[in-house]
Amino acid sequence: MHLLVTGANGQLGQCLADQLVAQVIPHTLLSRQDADINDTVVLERIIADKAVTAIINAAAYTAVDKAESEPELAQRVNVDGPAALAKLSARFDIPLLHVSTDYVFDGNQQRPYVETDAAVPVGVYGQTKLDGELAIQRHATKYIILRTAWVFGEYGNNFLKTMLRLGKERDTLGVVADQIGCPTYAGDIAKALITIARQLHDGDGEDNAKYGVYHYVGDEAVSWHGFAVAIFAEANRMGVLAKVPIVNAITTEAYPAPAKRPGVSVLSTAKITEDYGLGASKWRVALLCILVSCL
Ligand SMILES: NC(=O)C1=CN([C@@H]2O[C@H](COP(=O)(O)OP(=O)(O)OC[C@H]3O[C@@H](n4cnc5c(N)ncnc54)[C@H](OP(=O)(O)O)[C@@H]3O)[C@@H](O)[C@H]2O)C=CC1
Ligand SMILES: Cc1cn([C@H]2C[C@H](O)[C@@H](COP(=O)(O)OP(=O)(O)O[C@H]3O[C@@H](C)C(=O)[C@@H](O)[C@H]3O)O2)c(=O)[nH]c1=O
Repeated sequence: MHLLVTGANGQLGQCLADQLVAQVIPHTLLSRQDADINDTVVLERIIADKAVTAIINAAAYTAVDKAESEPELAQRVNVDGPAALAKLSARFDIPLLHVSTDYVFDGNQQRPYVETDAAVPVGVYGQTKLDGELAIQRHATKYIILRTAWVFGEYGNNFLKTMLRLGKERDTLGVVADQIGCPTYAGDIAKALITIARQLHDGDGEDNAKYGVYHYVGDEAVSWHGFAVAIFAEANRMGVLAKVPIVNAITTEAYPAPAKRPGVSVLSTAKITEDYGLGASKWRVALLCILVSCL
């Protein structure tokens, strides 16, 4: 087995790197500086030279608000790039494991979304991620599209780090309480992707029933306000923050932003548990571990 990871310098990419080293799995890490995911010629050479057995694509355009004013760039990274990787997956007959988002849904459903529910994005980022999924489905057969949500961890930019920064700067914060989702630890996503890659490899990748779209998120739904309250409570308990700010629950209208976001984007993880034996990310446990050891 030899795994090729794109987006290696991102929040998830760095967790993948840690896990691949910890599990002693042969791999090649590619940051954007090493190779753009649209650069088929370079990628083709690497796949052949290293005898790559699966690609994990952690590269993406993830600036949700900025995407509204940069749709072409978001399209290039989130649609054209995955399409190029899917063609390489087909040419070399190796699986492509790709990461997508809860933002492909409109968030108007009152029960957890399953993989077959209609995806109707409400913003440019979500639309490009959905178009990326469709491009992969068009060009590859051996693909895993792992939809996750509200990713946080020790690396990169995320809501946890934003809250800790704002908590130091301000006495009072307003955080939206009418958007509900499932926080997911980036390290757990990395482990899930590697578990899937291993199982596909050990099964020679011929078990077609195991390819397709999967949801993988945290085990408890909360609002962004609820997530912020949990972050500050734990940070204070762990001594990371000497004082906690007052966190007011506000509506989406009271926090104007360029991009519209889904209301309730809770995803069901039943399918990934059934097919791959993976339990949902225990986000409160992960939050505690990160605060204790990593920040
Ligand atoms: N963050 C979140 O809350 C969520 C993320 N996801 C999905 O998870 C995946 C990983 O996200 P996350 O790690 O948070 O994202 P990051 O933004 O932290 O990382 C993305 C990485 O992709 C790289 N990249 C951008 N464009 C290109 C390109 N053209 N070629 C090669 N590399 C490129 C970036 O490089 P550079 O560092 O140079 O900019 C960056 O290192 C994405 O598919 C995202 O859509 C899904 C749900 C929630
Ligand atoms: C900083 C801040 C944000 N908010 C709101 C804005 C927004 O509705 C919500 C989350 O803010 P963020 O901009 O950090 O999160 P956002 O970039 O929307 O997060 C999304 O990223 C992409 C990549 C995904 O795929 C999604 O799953 C999701 O994680 O919290 C407040 O209400 N108060 C605040 O002080």
